Amino acid sequence: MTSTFETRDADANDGRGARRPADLRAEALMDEDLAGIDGVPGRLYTNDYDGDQYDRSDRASLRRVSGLSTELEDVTEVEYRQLRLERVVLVGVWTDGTVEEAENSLAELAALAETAGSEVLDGVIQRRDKPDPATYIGSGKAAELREIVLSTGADTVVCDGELSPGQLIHLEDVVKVKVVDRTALILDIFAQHAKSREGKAQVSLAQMQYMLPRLRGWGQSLSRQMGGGGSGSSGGGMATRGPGETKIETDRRRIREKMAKLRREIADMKKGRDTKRQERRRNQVPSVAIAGYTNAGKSSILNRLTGAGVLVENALFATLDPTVRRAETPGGRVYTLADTVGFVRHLPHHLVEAFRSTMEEVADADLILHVVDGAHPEPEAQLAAVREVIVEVGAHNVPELVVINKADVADPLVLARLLRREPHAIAVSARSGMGMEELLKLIESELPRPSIEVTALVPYTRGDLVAKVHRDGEVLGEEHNGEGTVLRARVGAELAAELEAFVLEPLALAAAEG
Ligand SMILES: Nc1nc2c(ncn2[C@@H]2O[C@H](COP(=O)(O)OP(=O)(O)OP(=O)(O)O)[C@@H](O)[C@H]2O)c(=O)[nH]1
Ligand SMILES: [Mg+2]
Repeated sequence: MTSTFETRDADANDGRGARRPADLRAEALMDEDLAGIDGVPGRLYTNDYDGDQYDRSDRASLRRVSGLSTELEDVTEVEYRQLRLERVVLVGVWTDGTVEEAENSLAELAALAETAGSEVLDGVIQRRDKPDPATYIGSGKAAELREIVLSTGADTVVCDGELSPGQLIHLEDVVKVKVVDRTALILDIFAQHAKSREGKAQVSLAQMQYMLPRLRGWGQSLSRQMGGGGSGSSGGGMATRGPGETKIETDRRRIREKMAKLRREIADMKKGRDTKRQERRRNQVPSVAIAGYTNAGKSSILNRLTGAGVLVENALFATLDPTVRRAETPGGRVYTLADTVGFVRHLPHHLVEAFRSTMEEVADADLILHVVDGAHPEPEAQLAAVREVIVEVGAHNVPELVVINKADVADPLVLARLLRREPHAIAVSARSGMGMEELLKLIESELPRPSIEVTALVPYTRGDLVAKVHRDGEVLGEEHNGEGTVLRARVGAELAAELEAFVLEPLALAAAEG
């Protein structure tokens, strides 16, 4: 019946055709080979692989085991562990913008579904002014969707948006397989990938928040097919009374309790991280945060710059936990480099909330490296989507350096266009190493300079202090005389205090230099 769907534009009953996006498999996201990185001189690190391979296979082999989590053990009705996305059909409502934009959005949904471990069988979009309040797509289209589900043998329909609980139920009633939305899909991926205690807690909290109003819906709609119907007057009238009621109330209460507990735990973990960050601040170590759309190559760039074994995967949201690494400028200044969660359009609001703490690394940074995939069909849209989140987490005052990645495979015309539009940008390739040295230099020039300029004669017995000035400050001049090392440097307040005893007065300075 799929063919009916493809050729329906002209005779569609409501005059709005549905189209099948050309490339659902998001080929651009699919190239499997990991980088064979060329040698790059200087302070760049050159490993043969650009991520933690063991970690990667480990994770891949674990991801399909569901239903074993102890996180949610008292809310067994909860859908997340049953969200077995296997063979899916995608459906999107195209309300504004060009057809290419609508198709890209569905291609991204396909990439998300595949990242979650599903096989994408088919995908359709419908042109509408706005989603149907009852069934998301129009009811006629929903019936056609049922045909596609039957002919492809799909077991799940994924909608490209966030649906109301009522829409999910009504659409399920028509297509007779499980219906999930983009938000649930992203939450599912986050749940599969979160690794640290904090990351897991944040994802659980976001899932519960999403689930709470939908408890009644999903759990029941598939099993109530014979009984249902009668009470569903319209517009969210899901008054299914009966023996289930108490169970749902109990579940709701348990979920609320669990959420309160998670919030407390997250707050505690955040305290620990805040302390660490304050320590770095106190030591005046400048911080750089890498932000950007998911799959842009943030972790690859972090690995290039620091040699850190951070998971790089050709999947969306490979990185969920903040990773902070130590890095060094060509001139020897030390700074921290933080990897962050990838952004995506329509990032579920619960998740922005949940990952606010990760984003604090961004808001607190001295510099944001905003990585964008130069080979993506819509890099400008990605830049805009990420900037929206940057503003939302209060990081709009942090200087931003746009790093256009994947220059090895990007269209040179697109690169030129981006470089023209973004005055503060550089094109690089984490894979080939191209532009990396220039990037290091740019980072160095962007780092805040320590504020106090001192000249000190440090005795040879205090080599540790000289090393510290090299590491944490900015050395402007260095000479050795009979008594020790004469250092001219810019340093932070703390280091200035340590150097106090050795600071040369102007007169002594003239003598030492003369
Ligand atoms: N051709 C090419 N591929 C790259 C380059 N940089 C990264 N990639 C690939 O792009 C994919 C994503 O890279 P990651 O570094 O995991 O991207 P990320 O931004 O950290 O992604 P998330 O953590 O999932 O948000 C991987 O398959 C990389 O091998 C590059 O410069 N050129
Ligand atoms: Mg990453």
